[in-house]
Amino acid sequence: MARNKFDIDENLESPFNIKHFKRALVYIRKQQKPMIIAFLLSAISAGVALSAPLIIQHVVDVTIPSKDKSALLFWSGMTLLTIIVSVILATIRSRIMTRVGQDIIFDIRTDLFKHLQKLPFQYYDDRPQGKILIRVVNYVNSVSDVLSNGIINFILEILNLIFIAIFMFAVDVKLSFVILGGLPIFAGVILLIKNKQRRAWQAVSNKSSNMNAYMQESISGIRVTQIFTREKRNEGTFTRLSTNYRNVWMRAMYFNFLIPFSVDNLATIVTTAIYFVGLITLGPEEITFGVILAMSSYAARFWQPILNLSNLYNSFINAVSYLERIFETLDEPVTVSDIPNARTLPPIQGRVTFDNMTFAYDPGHNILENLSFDIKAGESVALVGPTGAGKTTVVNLISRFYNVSDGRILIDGHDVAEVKLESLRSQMGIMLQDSFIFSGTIMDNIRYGKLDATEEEVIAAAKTVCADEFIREFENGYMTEVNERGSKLSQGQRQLISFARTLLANPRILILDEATSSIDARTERLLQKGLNELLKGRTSFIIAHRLSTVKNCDRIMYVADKGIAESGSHDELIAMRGRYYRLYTAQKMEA
Ligand SMILES: Nc1ncnc2c1ncn2[C@@H]1O[C@H](COP(=O)(O)OP(=O)(O)OP(=O)(O)O)[C@@H](O)[C@H]1O
Repeated sequence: MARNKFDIDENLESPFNIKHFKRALVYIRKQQKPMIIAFLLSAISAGVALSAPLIIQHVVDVTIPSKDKSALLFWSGMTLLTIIVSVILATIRSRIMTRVGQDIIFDIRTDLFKHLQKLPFQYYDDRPQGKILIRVVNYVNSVSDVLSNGIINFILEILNLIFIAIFMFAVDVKLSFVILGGLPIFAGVILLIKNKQRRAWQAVSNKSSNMNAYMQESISGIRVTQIFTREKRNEGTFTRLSTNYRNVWMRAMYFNFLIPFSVDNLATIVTTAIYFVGLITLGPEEITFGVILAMSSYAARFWQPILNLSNLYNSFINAVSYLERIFETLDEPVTVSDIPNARTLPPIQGRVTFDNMTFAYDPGHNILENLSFDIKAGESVALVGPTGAGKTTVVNLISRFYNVSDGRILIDGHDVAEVKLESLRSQMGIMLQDSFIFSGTIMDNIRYGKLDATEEEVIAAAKTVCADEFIREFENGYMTEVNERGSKLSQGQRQLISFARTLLANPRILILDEATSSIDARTERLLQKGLNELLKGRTSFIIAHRLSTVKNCDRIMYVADKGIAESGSHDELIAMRGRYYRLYTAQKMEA
């Protein structure tokens, strides 16, 4: 699929519309109280600050001509007081808003994380991890300021504008219209660049996402890179992605600069126009020098909020391109979820039935077709066959990691599509090919699926899979810290730890996908003994390429040609002299 690549831009599946912003309001609404307080503080602070030009006008026109020193001192003190009050209020407001901003992104990030936890395997199959990560981390951070301070500032600036307009019209109507004259030109500039600017910011989010995806992929694959000495070539790829990002960023910033640049110039033109109009009409009755001074101060003050609004507009356009991605992720359908009124799967015996089941990862390309088999509770089944035949797919479907395209999969007669996922998966012990190790202690890792397991239970599980011995050899034994992916451990050690983790849950159905492929022959033999004991009474599906490890299974199914090509016990399949026989004898000769 196209998006499953670092250098392919993600198309937006749902283009931005105002509904997205309304959804953002859901998060903002939760912060209503502190936001209203912050808003009131700002309004008072702005109102106080606005009285300064009036004081100036009074001082120039009345106090200075009357040479009243004590009045002059009083008004100077008042001006200082307005500054102090504004600063105090602004400081309290900024503290409140920092908190609000963080609370908003906390909520969005939590929702994203919760949703990502529920998204099915298919979602992760289809896109690079870097593109997912950047949404949760960078994009969410980028929208925090707009959704908190941005909203308040927007309202405040509008109010500020109204206040200034009222003050300004109270002082002089004619000059006020001169100040307002620049507005239509400004609106024209915005209209002209609006769409281009939005597209430019979408390109920025795309290119940063691509760069992030490649960075993530490169870090994960660093060992292979160094083995194949691909460093130079990878640098080239990264430089290309980084250059693309820089270029689109420059273009987006060009539009961003354009707006404040227009505002700045318009403000200068308007101020000059005030002097010009004032000069023509200046007269003792018409306009006093104090009025001109106050009006030019208002002109600067009037255009300042417009400049601020234009900066807010820039941030808004920028944030919209991130919000689109965030909500797109939140809207990603959880295609594998409980159906309405799903039943809880009762404690199972372990019978597994595939009833004419067909499955495709991508519609139209069936991996398995009309598959039917019935496994009795307690039976051990081996799935063998060529690479890519569909063995892992079969076991992934039992736990409903994907939805079947047609037919049914039943456990003890219950359709897996109709029972609660948690009740289904919690009764399975699944060990995937990727023995993922989480950061934490070995004890934490074994206990991962059963948090209430006692230390004794953890140790017993480790003993069963012959992991106890090597774990105790570490200085801190079970409390040894391992890092993410378990890079301090050997591949075989990782497998044994994840094996113990699977067993700890004491599942009725056990699925082992290449569980012992990296374990040495001696440990495997020991493990096999423990395992045979453990498998008794449980249904188990074991995928293995080394046939010697599965020949004792009750049933061996040879997966090929979109189905089960051969099925029977080892002896039966050998007697058939078919594909299993050929594979087995070939492996025996190699050994
Ligand atoms: N997430 C996926 N999206 C699309 N196709 C997939 C996906 N996973 C597997 N396939 C395809 O489905 C087929 C069966 O894959 P599967 O992993 O089940 O094979 P397997 O028999 O377990 O192989 P192996 O022995 O190599 O583990 C393969 O052709 C593979 O390319």
